[in-house]
Amino acid sequence: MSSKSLQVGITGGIGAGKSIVANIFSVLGVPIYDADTRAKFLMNRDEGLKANIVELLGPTAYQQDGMLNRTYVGGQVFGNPSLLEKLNAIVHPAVGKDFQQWAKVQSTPYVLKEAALLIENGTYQELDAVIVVAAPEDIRIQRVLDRDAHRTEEDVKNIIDRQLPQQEKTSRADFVVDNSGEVLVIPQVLEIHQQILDQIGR
Ligand SMILES: CC(C)(COP(=O)(O)OP(=O)(O)OC[C@H]1O[C@@H](n2cnc3c(N)ncnc32)[C@H](O)[C@@H]1O)[C@@H](O)C(=O)NCCC(=O)NCCS
Ligand SMILES: Nc1ncnc2c1ncn2[C@@H]1O[C@H](COP(=O)(O)OP(=O)(O)OP(=O)(O)O)[C@@H](O)[C@H]1O
Repeated sequence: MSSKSLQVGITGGIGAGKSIVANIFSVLGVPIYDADTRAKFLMNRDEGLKANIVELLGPTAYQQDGMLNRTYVGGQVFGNPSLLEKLNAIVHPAVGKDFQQWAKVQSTPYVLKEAALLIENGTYQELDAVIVVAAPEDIRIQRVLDRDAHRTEEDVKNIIDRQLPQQEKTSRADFVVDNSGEVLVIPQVLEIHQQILDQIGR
Protein backbone atom coordinates (compact mmCIF):
# COMPACT_ATOMS: atom_id res chain seq x y z
CA MET A 1 0.00 0.00 0.00
CA SER A 2 1.38 3.48 -0.84
CA SER A 3 1.61 6.11 1.89
CA LYS A 4 0.31 9.65 1.38
CA SER A 5 2.45 11.76 -0.98
CA LEU A 6 4.18 14.80 0.49
CA GLN A 7 2.62 18.02 -0.87
CA VAL A 8 5.09 20.59 -2.20
CA GLY A 9 4.03 23.96 -3.62
CA ILE A 10 5.74 25.77 -6.46
CA THR A 11 5.00 29.44 -6.96
CA GLY A 12 6.45 32.74 -8.14
CA GLY A 13 5.33 36.06 -9.52
CA ILE A 14 3.93 36.44 -13.01
CA GLY A 15 6.50 35.38 -15.61
CA ALA A 16 8.98 34.01 -13.06
CA GLY A 17 8.95 30.63 -14.79
CA LYS A 18 6.78 28.41 -12.55
CA SER A 19 5.40 26.42 -15.46
CA ILE A 20 8.75 25.86 -17.12
CA VAL A 21 10.35 24.76 -13.82
CA ALA A 22 7.36 22.55 -12.96
CA ASN A 23 7.81 20.88 -16.36
CA ILE A 24 11.33 19.84 -15.36
CA PHE A 25 9.98 18.22 -12.16
CA SER A 26 7.39 16.50 -14.33
CA VAL A 27 10.16 14.96 -16.45
CA LEU A 28 11.55 13.53 -13.19
CA GLY A 29 8.20 11.77 -12.67
CA VAL A 30 6.68 14.19 -10.15
CA PRO A 31 2.91 14.66 -10.71
CA ILE A 32 1.99 18.33 -11.17
CA TYR A 33 -1.33 19.92 -10.17
CA ASP A 34 -1.61 23.10 -12.24
CA ALA A 35 -3.90 25.23 -10.03
CA ASP A 36 -4.28 28.11 -12.51
CA THR A 37 -5.42 25.82 -15.33
CA ARG A 38 -7.56 23.75 -13.01
CA ALA A 39 -9.17 26.92 -11.59
CA LYS A 40 -10.22 27.86 -15.12
CA PHE A 41 -11.55 24.34 -15.75
CA LEU A 42 -13.68 24.58 -12.60
CA MET A 43 -14.82 28.12 -13.46
CA ASN A 44 -16.00 26.74 -16.81
CA ARG A 45 -17.63 23.56 -15.52
CA ASP A 46 -18.79 23.90 -11.92
CA GLU A 47 -22.34 25.26 -12.06
CA GLY A 48 -22.32 26.48 -8.44
CA LEU A 49 -19.06 28.36 -9.01
CA LYS A 50 -20.36 29.82 -12.28
CA ALA A 51 -23.50 31.12 -10.57
CA ASN A 52 -21.39 32.82 -7.88
CA ILE A 53 -19.14 34.41 -10.49
CA VAL A 54 -22.12 35.72 -12.48
CA GLU A 55 -23.55 37.12 -9.26
CA LEU A 56 -20.25 38.93 -8.60
CA LEU A 57 -19.31 40.10 -12.11
CA GLY A 58 -22.52 39.96 -14.13
CA PRO A 59 -23.46 37.79 -17.14
CA THR A 60 -20.65 39.23 -19.31
CA ALA A 61 -18.27 37.08 -17.23
CA TYR A 62 -19.32 34.18 -19.48
CA GLN A 63 -19.35 33.95 -23.26
CA GLN A 64 -22.27 32.65 -25.32
CA ASP A 65 -20.66 29.19 -25.31
CA GLY A 66 -20.66 29.10 -21.50
CA MET A 67 -16.89 29.50 -21.18
CA LEU A 68 -15.32 32.12 -18.90
CA ASN A 69 -14.67 35.42 -20.67
CA ARG A 70 -11.10 35.68 -19.39
CA THR A 71 -10.27 38.98 -21.03
CA TYR A 72 -13.34 40.63 -19.53
CA VAL A 73 -12.84 39.08 -16.09
CA GLY A 74 -9.12 39.95 -16.07
CA GLY A 75 -9.97 43.52 -17.09
CA GLN A 76 -12.46 43.75 -14.21
CA VAL A 77 -10.46 42.22 -11.38
CA PHE A 78 -6.77 42.98 -11.97
CA GLY A 79 -7.40 46.71 -11.64
CA ASN A 80 -9.76 46.34 -8.68
CA PRO A 81 -8.26 44.75 -5.53
CA SER A 82 -11.54 44.35 -3.66
CA LEU A 83 -13.24 42.65 -6.61
CA LEU A 84 -10.22 40.38 -7.08
CA GLU A 85 -10.39 39.46 -3.39
CA LYS A 86 -14.06 38.51 -3.79
CA LEU A 87 -13.30 36.40 -6.87
CA ASN A 88 -10.42 34.71 -5.02
CA ALA A 89 -12.76 33.94 -2.11
CA ILE A 90 -15.11 32.17 -4.52
CA VAL A 91 -12.51 30.28 -6.57
CA HIS A 92 -9.75 29.33 -4.11
CA PRO A 93 -11.79 27.04 -1.79
CA ALA A 94 -13.04 25.10 -4.84
CA VAL A 95 -9.47 24.68 -6.11
CA GLY A 96 -8.26 23.65 -2.64
CA LYS A 97 -10.87 20.89 -2.48
CA ASP A 98 -10.12 19.75 -6.02
CA PHE A 99 -6.37 19.59 -5.23
CA GLN A 100 -6.92 17.41 -2.18
CA GLN A 101 -9.07 14.99 -4.20
CA TRP A 102 -6.35 14.82 -6.85
CA ALA A 103 -3.52 14.42 -4.30
CA LYS A 104 -5.33 11.56 -2.56
CA VAL A 105 -4.97 9.28 -5.58
CA GLN A 106 -1.29 10.00 -6.30
CA SER A 107 1.25 7.43 -5.20
CA THR A 108 4.65 9.11 -5.71
CA PRO A 109 6.85 10.20 -2.75
CA TYR A 110 5.77 13.78 -3.35
CA VAL A 111 3.51 15.86 -5.63
CA LEU A 112 3.79 19.49 -6.77
CA LYS A 113 1.04 22.07 -6.58
CA GLU A 114 1.85 24.82 -9.08
CA ALA A 115 -0.01 28.06 -8.38
CA ALA A 116 0.40 31.79 -8.94
CA LEU A 117 -0.94 32.38 -5.45
CA LEU A 118 0.24 30.21 -2.59
CA ILE A 119 1.82 32.67 -0.17
CA GLU A 120 -0.74 35.46 -0.70
CA ASN A 121 -3.72 33.28 0.27
CA GLY A 122 -2.03 31.33 3.06
CA THR A 123 -2.27 28.01 1.18
CA TYR A 124 1.45 27.45 1.68
CA GLN A 125 0.82 26.77 5.37
CA GLU A 126 -1.07 23.61 4.44
CA LEU A 127 1.81 22.31 2.31
CA ASP A 128 4.87 20.34 3.43
CA ALA A 129 7.34 22.60 1.57
CA VAL A 130 7.35 25.53 -0.84
CA ILE A 131 9.56 26.21 -3.85
CA VAL A 132 9.67 29.80 -5.12
CA VAL A 133 10.84 30.50 -8.67
CA ALA A 134 12.45 33.93 -8.90
CA ALA A 135 13.72 36.26 -11.62
CA PRO A 136 14.24 40.05 -11.80
CA GLU A 137 11.07 42.02 -12.46
CA ASP A 138 12.23 43.57 -15.73
CA ILE A 139 13.04 40.12 -17.13
CA ARG A 140 9.67 38.74 -15.97
CA ILE A 141 7.81 41.61 -17.64
CA GLN A 142 9.70 41.09 -20.90
CA ARG A 143 9.08 37.33 -20.87
CA VAL A 144 5.34 37.84 -20.36
CA LEU A 145 5.18 40.45 -23.13
CA ASP A 146 6.96 37.98 -25.44
CA ARG A 147 4.59 35.16 -24.38
CA ASP A 148 1.19 36.93 -24.16
CA ALA A 149 0.40 38.96 -27.27
CA HIS A 150 -2.77 40.38 -25.64
CA ARG A 151 -1.06 41.92 -22.58
CA THR A 152 0.50 45.39 -22.39
CA GLU A 153 3.32 46.37 -20.03
CA GLU A 154 0.71 48.20 -17.95
CA ASP A 155 -1.40 45.02 -17.66
CA VAL A 156 1.62 43.05 -16.43
CA LYS A 157 2.56 45.77 -13.90
CA ASN A 158 -1.03 45.82 -12.66
CA ILE A 159 -0.86 42.07 -12.00
CA ILE A 160 2.52 42.45 -10.27
CA ASP A 161 0.92 45.04 -7.97
CA ARG A 162 -1.72 42.44 -7.02
CA GLN A 163 0.97 39.94 -5.94
CA LEU A 164 3.33 39.87 -2.96
CA PRO A 165 6.80 41.29 -3.66
CA GLN A 166 9.19 38.55 -4.77
CA GLN A 167 11.42 39.11 -1.72
CA GLU A 168 8.52 38.28 0.62
CA LYS A 169 7.88 35.08 -1.32
CA THR A 170 11.50 33.93 -1.27
CA SER A 171 11.73 34.69 2.46
CA ARG A 172 9.00 32.11 3.10
CA ALA A 173 10.42 29.51 0.70
CA ASP A 174 12.06 26.23 1.63
CA PHE A 175 13.77 26.25 -1.78
CA VAL A 176 14.40 29.05 -4.29
CA VAL A 177 15.04 28.46 -7.99
CA ASP A 178 17.02 31.27 -9.61
CA ASN A 179 15.48 31.63 -13.09
CA SER A 180 17.21 34.90 -13.94
CA GLY A 181 19.04 33.19 -16.78
CA GLU A 182 22.33 33.65 -14.90
CA VAL A 183 22.31 30.17 -13.33
CA LEU A 184 21.47 26.83 -14.98
CA VAL A 185 18.00 25.72 -13.91
CA ILE A 186 18.11 21.93 -14.41
CA PRO A 187 20.93 21.34 -11.85
CA GLN A 188 18.98 23.45 -9.32
CA VAL A 189 15.87 21.32 -9.87
CA LEU A 190 17.85 18.06 -9.57
CA GLU A 191 19.32 19.28 -6.26
CA ILE A 192 15.92 20.26 -4.83
CA HIS A 193 14.36 16.99 -6.01
CA GLN A 194 17.11 15.02 -4.26
CA GLN A 195 16.79 17.09 -1.07
CA ILE A 196 13.04 16.46 -0.94
CA LEU A 197 13.53 12.71 -1.48
CA ASP A 198 16.26 12.68 1.20
CA GLN A 199 13.88 14.38 3.64
CA ILE A 200 11.30 11.70 2.98
CA GLY A 201 13.96 9.04 3.33
CA ARG A 202 13.78 7.65 -0.24
C1 LIG B 1 -8.73 36.75 -14.13
C2 LIG B 1 -8.48 35.52 -14.98
C3 LIG B 1 -9.77 34.97 -15.56
C4 LIG B 1 -7.54 35.96 -16.14
O1 LIG B 1 -7.26 34.84 -16.96
P1 LIG B 1 -6.05 34.91 -18.03
O2 LIG B 1 -6.02 33.60 -18.74
O3 LIG B 1 -6.17 36.16 -18.83
O4 LIG B 1 -4.74 35.09 -17.18
P2 LIG B 1 -3.97 34.05 -16.26
O5 LIG B 1 -4.94 33.21 -15.48
O6 LIG B 1 -2.95 33.35 -17.07
O7 LIG B 1 -3.32 35.03 -15.24
C5 LIG B 1 -2.23 35.85 -15.64
C6 LIG B 1 -1.31 35.96 -14.48
O8 LIG B 1 -1.96 36.72 -13.48
C7 LIG B 1 -1.62 36.22 -12.23
N1 LIG B 1 -2.86 35.91 -11.47
C8 LIG B 1 -3.88 35.07 -11.77
N2 LIG B 1 -4.83 35.11 -10.85
C9 LIG B 1 -4.38 36.00 -9.92
C10 LIG B 1 -4.91 36.47 -8.70
N3 LIG B 1 -6.07 36.01 -8.24
N4 LIG B 1 -4.18 37.40 -8.02
C11 LIG B 1 -2.99 37.84 -8.46
N5 LIG B 1 -2.43 37.42 -9.61
C12 LIG B 1 -3.12 36.53 -10.32
C13 LIG B 1 -0.73 35.02 -12.43
O9 LIG B 1 0.62 35.35 -12.29
C14 LIG B 1 -1.05 34.61 -13.81
O10 LIG B 1 -0.07 33.89 -14.41
C15 LIG B 1 -7.77 34.41 -14.15
O11 LIG B 1 -6.46 34.76 -13.82
C16 LIG B 1 -8.53 34.11 -12.86
O12 LIG B 1 -9.61 33.57 -12.92
N6 LIG B 1 -7.96 34.51 -11.70
C17 LIG B 1 -8.68 34.42 -10.45
C18 LIG B 1 -8.67 33.03 -9.90
C19 LIG B 1 -7.30 32.68 -9.42
O13 LIG B 1 -6.82 33.20 -8.43
N7 LIG B 1 -6.63 31.77 -10.16
C20 LIG B 1 -5.29 31.39 -9.88
C21 LIG B 1 -5.02 30.72 -8.61
S1 LIG B 1 -6.03 29.35 -8.18
N1 LIG C 1 15.18 30.88 -18.17
C1 LIG C 1 14.39 31.29 -19.16
N2 LIG C 1 14.94 31.77 -20.30
C2 LIG C 1 14.15 32.22 -21.31
N3 LIG C 1 12.80 32.23 -21.29
C3 LIG C 1 12.22 31.75 -20.20
C4 LIG C 1 12.95 31.26 -19.07
N4 LIG C 1 12.08 30.87 -18.13
C5 LIG C 1 10.84 31.11 -18.60
N5 LIG C 1 10.91 31.62 -19.85
C6 LIG C 1 9.76 32.01 -20.69
O1 LIG C 1 9.12 33.08 -19.99
C7 LIG C 1 7.71 32.95 -20.06
C8 LIG C 1 7.17 32.83 -18.63
O2 LIG C 1 7.50 31.56 -18.10
P1 LIG C 1 6.36 30.65 -17.45
O3 LIG C 1 5.14 30.64 -18.31
O4 LIG C 1 6.98 29.36 -17.06
O5 LIG C 1 6.12 31.56 -16.16
P2 LIG C 1 5.03 31.46 -15.05
O6 LIG C 1 5.70 31.80 -13.77
O7 LIG C 1 4.34 30.14 -15.12
O8 LIG C 1 4.10 32.65 -15.50
P3 LIG C 1 2.58 33.03 -15.13
O9 LIG C 1 2.55 33.46 -13.72
O10 LIG C 1 2.27 34.10 -16.07
O11 LIG C 1 1.78 31.77 -15.38
C9 LIG C 1 7.42 31.70 -20.90
O12 LIG C 1 7.17 32.11 -22.22
C10 LIG C 1 8.71 30.91 -20.79
O13 LIG C 1 8.91 30.08 -21.92
